[in-house]
Amino acid sequence: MDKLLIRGGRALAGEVLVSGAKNAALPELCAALLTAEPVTLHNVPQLQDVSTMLRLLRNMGVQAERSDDGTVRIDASSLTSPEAPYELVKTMRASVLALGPLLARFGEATVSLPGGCAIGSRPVDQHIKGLQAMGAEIVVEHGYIIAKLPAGRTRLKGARITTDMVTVTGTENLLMAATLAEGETVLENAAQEPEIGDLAEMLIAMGAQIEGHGTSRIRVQGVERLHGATHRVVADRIEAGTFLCAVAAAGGQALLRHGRADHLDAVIDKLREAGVQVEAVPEGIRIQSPGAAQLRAQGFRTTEYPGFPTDMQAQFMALNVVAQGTSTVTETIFENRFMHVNEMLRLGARIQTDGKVAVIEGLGGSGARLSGAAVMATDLRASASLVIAGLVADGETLVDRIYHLDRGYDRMEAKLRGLGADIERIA
Ligand SMILES: CC(=O)N[C@H]1[C@@H](OP(=O)(O)OP(=O)(O)OC[C@H]2O[C@@H](n3ccc(=O)[nH]c3=O)[C@H](O)[C@@H]2O)O[C@H](CO)[C@@H](O)[C@@H]1O
Ligand SMILES: C=C(OP(=O)(O)O)C(=O)O
Repeated sequence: MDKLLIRGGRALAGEVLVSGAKNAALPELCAALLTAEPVTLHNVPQLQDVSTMLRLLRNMGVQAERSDDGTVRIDASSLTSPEAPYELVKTMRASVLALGPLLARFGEATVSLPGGCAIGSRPVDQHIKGLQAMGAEIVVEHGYIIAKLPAGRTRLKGARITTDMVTVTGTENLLMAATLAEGETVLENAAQEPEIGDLAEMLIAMGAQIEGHGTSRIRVQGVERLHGATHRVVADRIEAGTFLCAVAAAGGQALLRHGRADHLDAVIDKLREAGVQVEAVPEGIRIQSPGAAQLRAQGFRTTEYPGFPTDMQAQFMALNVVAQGTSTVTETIFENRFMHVNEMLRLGARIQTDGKVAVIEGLGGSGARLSGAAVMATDLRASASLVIAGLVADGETLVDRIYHLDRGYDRMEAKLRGLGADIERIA
């Protein structure tokens, strides 16, 4: 069942439950490696990436149980091998998040290099550089990062680390490693994404001493050991943002229950400028839209948080394609994140790209419409953008290779059907 069939043209209405964040759950599952005591995570989303991460942990000898209500219990009291093999890492780059915790608690780790992926080359040199500054001896051989503590040392040592660029998983790996290091670690140029704040809160609940998370300087006083804890994964701002763009484009109104508007300022500002009503309410986020043809397309540049997220670029572009006016979208984080463009062209979009810049001539008000066609998903957010385009296209759109979508969206088609979309999963 790896295709989605969408019959476009319906407005959306109703409620959606926003799931826990993929990009918080993945590092938090790895954080459970930092303690010998059991860790319980609630609100873990049902995603392929979460299944892969659980396989990775079990492969190391960790006990991990998942129940249908989104609870995961992890017991990493003993480990058979501190290793993340290529077979698992190649399907999910976030496996590299095992590196810092394994090294910090067990003094050794062998983690496959993630390699490039569809959206860009995505090296992990900053993770390695930071761990080396904390005293780790690291070689890269046969496609593996092989890290260990020098002879005679049992802990990493605190260090002041300034990464060359802002890196999300790099900050997370170094933050987790620093919690068990000897002395103080200062992470300069740290990423400020809400998922880092959520991870830091979980680590603090485990006994870590961390200050400054949510800013670009994080200070960690290392402790000898961490204990078990229970933590609830923060709501997925990218899933919420995707549904905001879907409702904005298709028209209608919805409540995104548990959605965190305060984590989506840059996206919500653009939606409001486009002419969509978006409101933070105690239950989540409310949206009302007259439909894309009545909206004004908005230009943006992707940047680190709190700027416009690269993980929302494709979905907002789908909206710009059907809104009124010409917009310019600049992707500054990943060098190859416009793969949805060629597929959108197959649906009748008017887009020109030049390097990291895309210029979109919106169809709104021109009398032209997207027309449904078979398209191919190429990566996670590209897939979501094609689903949004399909919701507003005339006729049937068939989105193939939706295993990309399943990596990071918790039952997306069921949630869209709950809003009245005509969408089904077919073989
Ligand atoms: C699991 C997870 O949380 N994934 C998110 C994380 O990915 P990820 O953590 O992989 O992305 P980074 O923040 O590390 O990447 C930012 C930029 O830095 C570069 N870089 C990064 C590390 C490094 O050692 N060397 C280097 O050159 C990358 O190639 C990229 O150009 O943040 C991205 C940027 O918000 C999001 O798109 C991903 O959804
Ligand atoms: C790029 C993404 O994820 P990952 O880092 O897991 O590839 C994403 O969530 O859009």
